[in-house]
Amino acid sequence: MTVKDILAAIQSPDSTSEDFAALPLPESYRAITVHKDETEMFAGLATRDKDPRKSIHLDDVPLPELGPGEALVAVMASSVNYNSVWTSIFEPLSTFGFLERYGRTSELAKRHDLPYHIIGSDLAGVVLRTGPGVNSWKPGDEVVAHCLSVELESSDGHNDTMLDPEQRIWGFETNFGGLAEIALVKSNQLMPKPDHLSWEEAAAPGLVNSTAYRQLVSRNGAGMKQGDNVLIWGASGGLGSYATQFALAGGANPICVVSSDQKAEICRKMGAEAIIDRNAEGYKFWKDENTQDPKEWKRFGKRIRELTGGEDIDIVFEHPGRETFGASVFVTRKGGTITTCASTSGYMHQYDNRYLWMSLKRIIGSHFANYREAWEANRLIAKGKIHPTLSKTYALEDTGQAAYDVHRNLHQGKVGVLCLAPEEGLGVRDHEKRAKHIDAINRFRNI
Ligand SMILES: C/C=C/C(=O)SCCNC(=O)CCNC(=O)[C@H](O)C(C)(C)COP(=O)(O)OP(=O)(O)OC[C@H]1O[C@@H](n2cnc3c(N)ncnc32)[C@H](O)[C@@H]1OP(=O)(O)O
Ligand SMILES: NC(=O)C1=CN([C@@H]2O[C@H](COP(=O)(O)OP(=O)(O)OC[C@H]3O[C@@H](n4cnc5c(N)ncnc54)[C@H](OP(=O)(O)O)[C@@H]3O)[C@@H](O)[C@H]2O)C=CC1
Repeated sequence: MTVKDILAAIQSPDSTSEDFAALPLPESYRAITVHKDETEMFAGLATRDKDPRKSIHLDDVPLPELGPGEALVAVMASSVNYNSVWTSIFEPLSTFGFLERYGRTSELAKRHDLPYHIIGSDLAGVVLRTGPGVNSWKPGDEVVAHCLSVELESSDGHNDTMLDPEQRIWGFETNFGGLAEIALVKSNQLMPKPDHLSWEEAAAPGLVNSTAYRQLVSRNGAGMKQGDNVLIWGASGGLGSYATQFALAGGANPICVVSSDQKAEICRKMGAEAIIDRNAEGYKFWKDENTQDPKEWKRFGKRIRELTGGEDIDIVFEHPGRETFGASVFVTRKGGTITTCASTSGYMHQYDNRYLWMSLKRIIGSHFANYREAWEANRLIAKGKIHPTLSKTYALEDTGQAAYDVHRNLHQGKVGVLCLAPEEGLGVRDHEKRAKHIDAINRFRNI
């Protein structure tokens, strides 16, 4: 039995759940990995010069044992997230430390502590097997998976599963991720695949869409409301392309920051009107490595006021981190919110705290999303209210190049990866719904 037989079953319109359940599973499958014995390969290099194409491998790996509450999924397509860039450059830490720590927690978790790490935190595919205790999903179900892995043995996570002490990001802090032909997930990561999308379109939003939903819309994040001025950094990037859509769909007013004409045009096509090209306008928030320039914060704020008719920002959607955080805190209105989920340009932030406390602003830390938030974000995709922002798709063996593009900010929106899917465009079930949204679905394609 090989993965080819699995693909044939997925492509056959006559396959039943029983057929999938009866399919023998292969002993091994192809997966994108990083190797434990290479974690020092970039020592001494600047972050920018660490090249994912050198550390990312395509290996044959053995199929992991299936445990209680888990599912094995045939992955048709996945996507590249920035967390896979971090894994591949071993920053800020090697992810093998996470796998070792997880492996120490239980006999079953030991499976994850291997000399290779199968990465990837998105997938669209078909359930092959479910473990004991799984009743909501069955072989043959077409699914996407969100990337929150929790144990929920402690009381801490029972109001909000992101607060579970054993909360991990699948394919980053756990093994057996989505950039592979088969993935191992907990069954409470599974959600229905939006039926009007192809496999690669369905795999694209997952991680970033859920994160943007919690960070911007959810009461656990900024709780955006109609009319809010929302400053969105990287508005045509992974997170930003969903934050911009949420702002527009929710009646808010996105102020989109991008770094080129091309990206500004994408934001206009999404429906945004207030756009700042940070490159063309040449903001330099730092005079040197240690000193910020408040005059530049002010120039940036003035530009925002020009675009909003004199208003300041209610919510900043932050993720660049060190480079922008001082400016983000400054331009937020009295009582406004800076919500942050990342620090791409550096995690030791510096800002003038007087502007925070004197103007009663709040900084909210946000990380991925709980199952309910991920479900709600996926539901909006399924209803055609929010659309995938897939720009380009790579073959599984070219994942290194795909990660390189994201690391070097050469991409737009999301970059997809075909795993078992032999070509793009497969897996669409509701053609009528798709036809209604086709322009929006293709908005980021081939730019
Ligand atoms: C969905 C996609 C998401 C993304 O893309 S996010 C971007 C990618 N992710 C990242 O860049 C994050 C990577 N992760 C990290 O950098 C690290 O993962 C953290 C900084 C988040 C945590 O670091 P750690 O070393 O794992 O922290 P500790 O083990 O919790 O703490 C170290 C020691 O400090 C002790 N400690 C913790 N809190 C306290 C306290 N409040 N008072 C006293 N001690 C404390 C602990 O117990 C432990 O101690 P002991 O070393 O002895 O085990
Ligand atoms: N905690 C969480 O749950 C999550 C965290 N993340 C993290 O968020 C970050 C962004 O992820 P994602 O959106 O997918 O990545 P992308 O690279 O797809 O998009 C980020 C965009 O941010 C802009 N940007 C990058 N650097 C800077 C800078 N120095 N100053 C201003 N703008 C900048 C760029 O847009 P432009 O050049 O057009 O301005 C870029 O396209 C990553 O660090 C990632 O690890 C992501 C998802 C979930």
